[in-house]
Amino acid sequence: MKIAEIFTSLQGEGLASGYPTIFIRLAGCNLSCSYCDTPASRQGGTDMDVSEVVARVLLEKPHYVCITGGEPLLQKNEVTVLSCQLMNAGKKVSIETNGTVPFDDLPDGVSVCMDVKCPSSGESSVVTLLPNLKSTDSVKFVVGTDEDLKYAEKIIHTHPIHAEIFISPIYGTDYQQIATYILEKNLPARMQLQLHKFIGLP
Ligand SMILES: C[S@@+](CC[C@H](N)C(=O)[O-])C[C@H]1O[C@@H](n2cnc3c(N)ncnc32)[C@H](O)[C@@H]1O
Ligand SMILES: Nc1nc2[nH]cc(C(=O)O)c2c(=O)[nH]1
Ligand code: SF4
Ligand SMILES: [Mg+2]
Repeated sequence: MKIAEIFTSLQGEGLASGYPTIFIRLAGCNLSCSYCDTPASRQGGTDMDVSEVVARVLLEKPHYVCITGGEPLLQKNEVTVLSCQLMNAGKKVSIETNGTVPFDDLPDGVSVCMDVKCPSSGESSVVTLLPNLKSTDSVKFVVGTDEDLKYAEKIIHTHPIHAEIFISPIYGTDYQQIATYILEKNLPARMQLQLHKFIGLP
């Protein structure tokens, strides 16, 4: 596996936000989002066997593990084996993915958080993957402009989504304006902020 970093922090996003979590950040990405806060992980990385990653993770205490990147599903075969071994060891595994790689063949116990890339990212996700999300999964719209909000609203209202919906401001954008939009439109979505960035955690 190409690994960018393995670290422990509080989960800053999504369904397990606030919980101590072990992060496995895989290296390599197929997109180049305008706002990406981890551009260094889009290439390079250190070669590690799955068994080495498991051994490293099991040195840490948290129950939650978040496999992220870069785009982790570019290494889907290894991620599948890794997830199974971590779940067998009693860990709760989630995956952050950019919505360009099918995830319906991942092990059942894994909680998928699928990004839907909005216009200001300069990228796009495969929105036809949305119906494959389960109730234990989540979808995240990272927004920074009115166009992004309008896009998120359109996708939410035109695609069957069985998962929790998060609207996440690009860090440093106008949180009040985004909150006002969600309220005015009464979107069936939870606004989140990247908790770790406000605390100063990785
Ligand atoms: C770094 S990405 C890695 C996983 C996957 N490549 C993806 O984009 O979903 C993890 C999450 O951070 C979000 N993110 C990246 N840069 C951000 C920023 N500047 N502000 C808010 N969220 C950001 C992404 O949209 C994604 O939800
Ligand atoms: N604390 C913390 N929580 C996170 N949740 C998702 C992250 C990511 O980069 O995928 C992330 C991250 O980078 N740090
Ligand atoms: S898909 Fe994720 S890792 Fe890749 S550029 Fe976009 S935010 Fe960054
Ligand atoms: Mg991050």
